[in-house]
Amino acid sequence: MAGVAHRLTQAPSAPSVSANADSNKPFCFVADDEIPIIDYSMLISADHNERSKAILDLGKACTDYGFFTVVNHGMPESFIKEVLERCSEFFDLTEREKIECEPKCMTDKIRWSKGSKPGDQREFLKLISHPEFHCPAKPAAFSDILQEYCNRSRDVALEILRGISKSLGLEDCYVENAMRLKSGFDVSAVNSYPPCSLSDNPIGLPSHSDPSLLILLIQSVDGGLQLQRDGKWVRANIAPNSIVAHIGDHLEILTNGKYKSAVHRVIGNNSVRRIGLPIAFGPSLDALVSSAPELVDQSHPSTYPQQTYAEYWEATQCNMTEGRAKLNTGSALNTEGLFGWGKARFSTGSSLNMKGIFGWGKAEFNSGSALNMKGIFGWGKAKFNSGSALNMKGIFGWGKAEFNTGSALNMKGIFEWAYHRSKAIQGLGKACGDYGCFTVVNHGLPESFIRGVLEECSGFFDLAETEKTEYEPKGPADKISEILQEYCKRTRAIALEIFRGISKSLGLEECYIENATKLESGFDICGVLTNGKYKSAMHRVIGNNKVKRIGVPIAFGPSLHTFVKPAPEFVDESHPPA
Ligand SMILES: O=C(O)CCC(=O)C(=O)O
Ligand SMILES: [Fe+2]
Repeated sequence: MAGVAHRLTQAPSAPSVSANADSNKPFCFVADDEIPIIDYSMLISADHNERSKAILDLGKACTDYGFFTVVNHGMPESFIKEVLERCSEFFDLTEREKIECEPKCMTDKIRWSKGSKPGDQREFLKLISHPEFHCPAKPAAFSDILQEYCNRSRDVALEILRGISKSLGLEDCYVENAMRLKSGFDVSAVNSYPPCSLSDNPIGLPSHSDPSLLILLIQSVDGGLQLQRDGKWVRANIAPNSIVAHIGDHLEILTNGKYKSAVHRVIGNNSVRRIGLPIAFGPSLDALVSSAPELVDQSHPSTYPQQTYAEYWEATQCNMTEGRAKLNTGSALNTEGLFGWGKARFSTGSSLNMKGIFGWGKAEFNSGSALNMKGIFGWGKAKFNSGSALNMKGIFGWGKAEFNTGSALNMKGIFEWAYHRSKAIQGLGKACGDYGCFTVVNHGLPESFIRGVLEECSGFFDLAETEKTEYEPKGPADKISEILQEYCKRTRAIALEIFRGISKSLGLEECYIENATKLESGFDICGVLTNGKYKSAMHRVIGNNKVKRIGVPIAFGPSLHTFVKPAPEFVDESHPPA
């Protein structure tokens, strides 16, 4: 037994990386990395040395991976197999029988549904399994065995959380007591993935992290589940009779980010139905979740919200709590969706040029020129001097601004508060720090509206030259069409939210940028204001030889009367104002 857990102490070999089916997306690599193994029998061993060793391994798995497999958990293989078979039989019921389990009101504790979001190919049953166990009465043998499994895996989860408490240098029962796990709110999901044609769409469940503290998962066929580590997907190929464990959002909050919530997804398989049975073990609904004071200090301030678990469910509108909102899934709020993989978001390989496009007049762009003010305020044909040497990025080659090269900001996260907001802000800070650009999704502007704006803009260029000259700089602003005005107004609101997020990501007051720059009109604030911490993004546009392309960038700048200088908070001896 000792041998298995011992493997954890050996650094896993460098993952072998291969492009997979969705190699066109960021984080597209799937690594055959080794998943840490925790030997449960050692974790509960009466032998002090064995237990200490297991706790060390557990801490390392949580720090380095956020997930691990659990072996020797005491549940016989035949029992687990039977649980999964009974689960599978539920999906063999007639449609009419299953419809009885469809949620009829907000408070239903049993919810059968089919995935409705893009990429969610599941048919699933969600149950509140603790403090009270809920389950459909059919098929006959289903409820009893599932309850037995929930009880036994709850014992395993509690022991793991005790080990996790110890691994953090806290009392054995720290998590248990702080999160009031006696009345912990557990949600079990019975997921059925149909066989799928991999060439069509291999995603069975898009990437997401789960709420709760800890998730334990068993599955009927190996393969399918992938967990993310260091920007790579790791296939959860696990030995029979082992349980996959991963960290949930609320353990990340409790540990002040020391242990990170695991992002994961499911890839379909093309031969058989796969049953996945994750149980998400959560705090009690009335437990106040915040970072443990023991894990917060000056160099590790907490950036996480403080709220009760019930408030969390309310804020995220995932139901299953008393009388609130709709059940989303016990999971599937795409928080890390902020960072580039996952569904939707990117329009095609377009690129945008903010510096060149603002106005009439001949804006000639010299290579590498910084700000050509004439170009900015005048209209005209922005002549690009040969793709030449704009800046250092040119040296490394331009990354085509297919918007999936950078990262994506999920505005939903920004508009939310608490956990998802703080995650979104962290993501925004990372996007600004690492890329200087990002795409914004879920901004609330309907696609049809944006199309209307672009059509309107496109129509402008079809006007006769004489008509267009009316719009030269002296031209009145009220010539701007209504739809464009509306667009400007609405994107301004989005931009302000983003500035608020950026201020927060820099550890400043939410309204810092807004106040310091009297946000009205102008250009290029971030690069200056943050003293180069966030860099202004160099960009350019490459023509295409088929159709006219309309780009509508809006540059939200400081008031013209503002003196823009690096925020004093970012200036010190080693960072003098640039
Ligand atoms: O079915 C699986 O393997 C995982 C499902 C999952 O991640 C979820 O339901 O949150
Ligand atoms: Fe999940």
